[in-house]
Amino acid sequence: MPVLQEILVNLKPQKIAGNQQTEVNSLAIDSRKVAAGTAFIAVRGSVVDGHDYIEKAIASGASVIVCETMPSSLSENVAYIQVKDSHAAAGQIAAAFYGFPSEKMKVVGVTGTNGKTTTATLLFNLFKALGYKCGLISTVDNHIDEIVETSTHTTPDAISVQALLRRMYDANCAYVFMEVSSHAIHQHRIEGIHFTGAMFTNITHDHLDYHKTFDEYIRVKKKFFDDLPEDAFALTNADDKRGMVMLQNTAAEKCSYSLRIPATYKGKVLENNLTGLIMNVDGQEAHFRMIGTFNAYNLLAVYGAAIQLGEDKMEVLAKLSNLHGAPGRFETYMSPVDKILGIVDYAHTPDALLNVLATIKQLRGDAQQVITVVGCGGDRDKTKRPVMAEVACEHSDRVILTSDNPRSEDPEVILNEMEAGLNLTQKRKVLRISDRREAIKTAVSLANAGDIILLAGKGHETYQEIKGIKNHFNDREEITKAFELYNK
Ligand SMILES: CC(=O)N[C@H]1[C@@H](OP(=O)(O)OP(=O)(O)OC[C@H]2O[C@@H](n3ccc(=O)[nH]c3=O)[C@H](O)[C@@H]2O)O[C@H](CO)[C@@H](O)[C@@H]1O[C@H](C)C(=O)N[C@@H](C)C(=O)N[C@H](CCC(=O)O)C(=O)O
Ligand SMILES: Nc1ncnc2c1ncn2[C@@H]1O[C@H](COP(=O)(O)OP(=O)(O)OP(=O)(O)O)[C@@H](O)[C@H]1O
Repeated sequence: MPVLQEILVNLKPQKIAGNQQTEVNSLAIDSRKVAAGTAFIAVRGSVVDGHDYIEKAIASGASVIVCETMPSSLSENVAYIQVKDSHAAAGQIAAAFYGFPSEKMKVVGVTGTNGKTTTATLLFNLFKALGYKCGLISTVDNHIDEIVETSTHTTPDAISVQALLRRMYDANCAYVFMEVSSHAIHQHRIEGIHFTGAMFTNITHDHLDYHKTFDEYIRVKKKFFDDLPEDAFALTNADDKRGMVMLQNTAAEKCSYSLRIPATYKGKVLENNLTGLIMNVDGQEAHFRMIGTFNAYNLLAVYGAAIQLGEDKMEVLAKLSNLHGAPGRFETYMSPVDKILGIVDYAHTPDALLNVLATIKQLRGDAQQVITVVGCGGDRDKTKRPVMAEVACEHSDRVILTSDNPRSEDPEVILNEMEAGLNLTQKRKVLRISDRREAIKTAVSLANAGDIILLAGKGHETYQEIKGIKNHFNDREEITKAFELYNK
């Protein structure tokens, strides 16, 4: 176990009190996770102030306290480190405690409002297909080579992320692909990570509940690029209005991708339909299984990053052509007999639902009707309920309103609130079936050959939470079973 002095190497503390040779057994930013020999880092949060839990941490055995304000009385046998910003200190201390794992692998971070999970997952699957051991840190799950663990955050806190990186290094991973959320940049969760590459997908109005203004949201995203080292690459989407802004102050190698204007990595969509994409990538025609213009961007971003990382162009395109996106993101299932296309997508906000339905609209034939099965989560933002129903009705031929995760709420009350957003014409398109399994079966029974069924909201999830109880449920399994049941 390291001693305190060793984990302070990259830190400039304002004050140190106590023995710097104190052994540190573990790190915690949560007093409830403190055990004997833990260094407790007190951070000021959005709800409470970690400084108020210093005494509790000491009572649980903390031997080191890292804080922004020294307590008025200091305990014997405890070392105190005063820092300017304990969020940032957490990253630096954790990096040192875990032996600077990011410096021993190539870590690529992906930020942007949309496409982070898809891009990071595609990179992970591509590099695995190219023969490397890899790690993935994403909203859906974290992969430590072959070990898969469910995620709690898009980007975990500074201590958890360094612990994960260390496990990836111990598992001999050469590459780590990770999502970098704006919350993580703002809260310094990525402090202490040495990035080999940073990617920007796009930015639209989102997360303003947290960042307050769009300008602040942009500023936070840009900080990720501003802080990159010279030996990294910064790859941006040149077609996004803010794409080039991200590169303005970076010391890293600047590169870009575009489907429209000159860029380091240039793509052109030649064909885009419900069976896949054909693109010209850097002068080479390539076929992909993934669907939709947004995936053309994701594929091009991944291609660019792979070339920056020194991979061979033809090999990258060959491997990419066979890959699917991230679990539950525009996942397609074709019925064997009637060729009904089932699409499972995680879209659980009005914006995301609109995105998916707009893509379907762009790619569908005139004769194909679109049936959307959608619900809204309980115990969460109620204002989106009527809007989700309205978006579904405006862009589908039939809509089945059903349950998502009602959690502690009455499913019928949620459906009432969704339906309240609809006018009479829209209501004529709608069926209400709160049992999601029945709703999916009904959608399949109503579909004619060649139609499209969108199952929105749950994506990769494998459970449904009703009245506080989580039962196994998976849209992907349900659509497949329903196709079989009706022999479609
Ligand atoms: C709004 C937000 O981001 N909150 C994050 C923040 O919590 P917080 O500031 O509210 O913490 P707090 O409850 O005030 O507590 C302050 C400190 O006191 C400590 N404490 C608290 C109680 C106690 O008894 N003892 C104790 O030591 C806490 O551990 C914490 O260190 O710091 C926590 C520790 O890192 C995070 O777990 C927590 O994420 C919450 C759960 C969350 O839901 N975050 C979401 C919004 C988020 O981060 N999302 C992004 C993705 C966004 C997207 O793209 O969709 C993500 O990266 O996951
Ligand atoms: N490059 C893109 N541009 C715009 N929309 C996209 C892009 N990639 C994916 N999408 C849409 O956004 C949805 C979410 O994609 P993805 O999960 O990859 O994004 P994300 O940034 O990780 O978001 P989240 O953290 O909410 O999962 C997809 O199902 C798709 O509808």
